[in-house]
Amino acid sequence: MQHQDLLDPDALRLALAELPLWTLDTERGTLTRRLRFASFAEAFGFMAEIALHAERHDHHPEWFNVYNRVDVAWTSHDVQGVSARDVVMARLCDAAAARRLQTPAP
Ligand SMILES: C[C@H](O)[C@H](O)[C@H]1CNC2=NC(N)=NC(=O)C2=N1
Repeated sequence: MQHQDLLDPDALRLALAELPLWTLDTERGTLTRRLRFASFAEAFGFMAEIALHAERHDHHPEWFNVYNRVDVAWTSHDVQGVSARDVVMARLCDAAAARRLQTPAP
């Protein structure tokens, strides 16, 4: 299986089990997570860090930010769904978020 291929149902199940803070949006074909940070500065710092990862991996987030909240969605446009690349990026998000001050998820 190529890195950019659509994950098959079993691979997707395994990936989701390993990413408990992420949900599969079947309509959008995305892995999504809602984050809430301690401040706008923390949220924007997270986004800046992920932006650099996105450039390095040539894989970019769909996201929405208001103040301390960041909704992140990962999808692979060429296969119109979730690939291993999205799982890699979700893991990087988890690591970056874990290093930053957060408030409990809404
Ligand atoms: C041409 C370029 O490689 C593509 O447009 C890349 C860029 N960033 C991307 N980001 C995401 N999330 N999915 C993609 O399929 C994608 N494709």
